[in-house]
Amino acid sequence: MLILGSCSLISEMCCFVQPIKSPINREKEYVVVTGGNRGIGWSTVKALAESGMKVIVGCRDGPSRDLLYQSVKQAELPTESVEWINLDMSSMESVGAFGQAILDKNVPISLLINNAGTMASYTLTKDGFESAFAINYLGHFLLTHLLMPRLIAAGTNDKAARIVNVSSSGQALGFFQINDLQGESYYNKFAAYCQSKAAQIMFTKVLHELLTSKNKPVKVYAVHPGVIKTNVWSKYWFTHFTSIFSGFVGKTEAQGAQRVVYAALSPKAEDLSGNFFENSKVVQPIALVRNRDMQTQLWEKSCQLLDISQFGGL
Ligand SMILES: NC(=O)c1ccc[n+]([C@@H]2O[C@H](COP(=O)([O-])OP(=O)(O)OC[C@H]3O[C@@H](n4cnc5c(N)ncnc54)[C@H](O)[C@@H]3O)[C@@H](O)[C@H]2O)c1
Repeated sequence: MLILGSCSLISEMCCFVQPIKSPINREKEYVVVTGGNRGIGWSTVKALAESGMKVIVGCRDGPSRDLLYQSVKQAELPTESVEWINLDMSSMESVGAFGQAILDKNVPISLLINNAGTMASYTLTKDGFESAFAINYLGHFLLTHLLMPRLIAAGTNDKAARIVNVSSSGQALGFFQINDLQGESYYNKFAAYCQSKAAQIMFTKVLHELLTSKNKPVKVYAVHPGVIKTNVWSKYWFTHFTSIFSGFVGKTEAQGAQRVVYAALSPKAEDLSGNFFENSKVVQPIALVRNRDMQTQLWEKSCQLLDISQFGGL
C-alpha cells in the first residue's frame, strides 16, 4: 500500500494543473475559508475575491491576521472583499464561536472551504484531542455541522452550495486506523497527517449521501491540491524533496488553489459531489478509505466526540 501511495504522490507531482480558464462571476456571494492567511488558503481567498465573492477568512489572531491584511493590500483587493474572524481550529470552543459569528451575520453561505491544516509533533489540544486529528478533521466536521443551515439556505436546485475539504493524496498511504484515530498506540506526524486527510474523504462520502438522501442543495468534494512547498512541510524532511521537484514541475500555491477553486466553482464538478479530486479529476481513494463500514464508524465516533445528535439539522 505504501508503494502504491508513493507512486500516486510521484505521478501526481509530474502532472500539470488544469486551470479554470475564465473567472466565474460570483458577485456578492459569501464564502468561508479556514486557514486563509497564507499558502494555498490565501491563494484560494484571492481567486474567490477576484471572482467577486465576499470572503470570510477564519484564521488566528496576531501575525496570521496581519499577514492576511498585508496580502490583501499587496494583491490590491478591495478591503471589504475579505473579512477576518478569529479561528483556532485546535479549539472546539473557538470553532463554535467562529460558526456562531457567521450565523449571526444572517447571510447565506454559498461555499465553505475547509482548508486549514497542520502536520505536527504529538501534542494534545486543550480539549484533549491529538492536534492533527482536531485541526485537520474534527474541527472542520464541527464547523460544517454548524454552517449547514446557511449552506442549505444559499443552495438552489439550479446552483447548489458547495463544501470543499482540502485533503491529500496521502490518503493512499493506508495509515487510517479506525481504532486509533488519535495516534495513541503509535505516533508519527506524517502518518497522523495522512490519517486525518483520509478521514476528510470518508467524511465527504458520508455527508454527500446524507445530503442526497435529504434532497438538500449542497454538494461536497474532497480535493488534493498538489504537492506544493508551503509551510505545512516546514518541519519535515519532505521540504527538501519538494524543493528539488518544485523547480521543474513549477507547482505554486496559486496552482494548488486552482484545484480547490475548480471543485468550488466549476460547473463540470456539479454532478460529481461526494468524490475525491486530484489534478481536477475524480480519483478513487484506496479501498480502506472507501470502506462503508469504516466511514460509518468514523462518522458515529465524530458525532460522539462532539456530542452531535443530528448533524447539521439534517
Ligand atoms: N502543500 C502541500 O503539498 C499539500 C498537499 C496536500 C494537502 N495540503 C493541504 O492544503 C491545506 C493548506 O495547506 P498549505 O499547504 O497551504 O500549508 P500552510 O501551512 O501554508 O497553510 C495552512 C493553513 O492552516 C492554518 N492553520 C494551521 N493550524 C491552524 C489552527 N490551529 N487554527 C487555524 N488555522 C490553522 C495556517 O495558519 C495556514 O493558514 C492543508 O489542509 C494541507 O493539509 C497541502
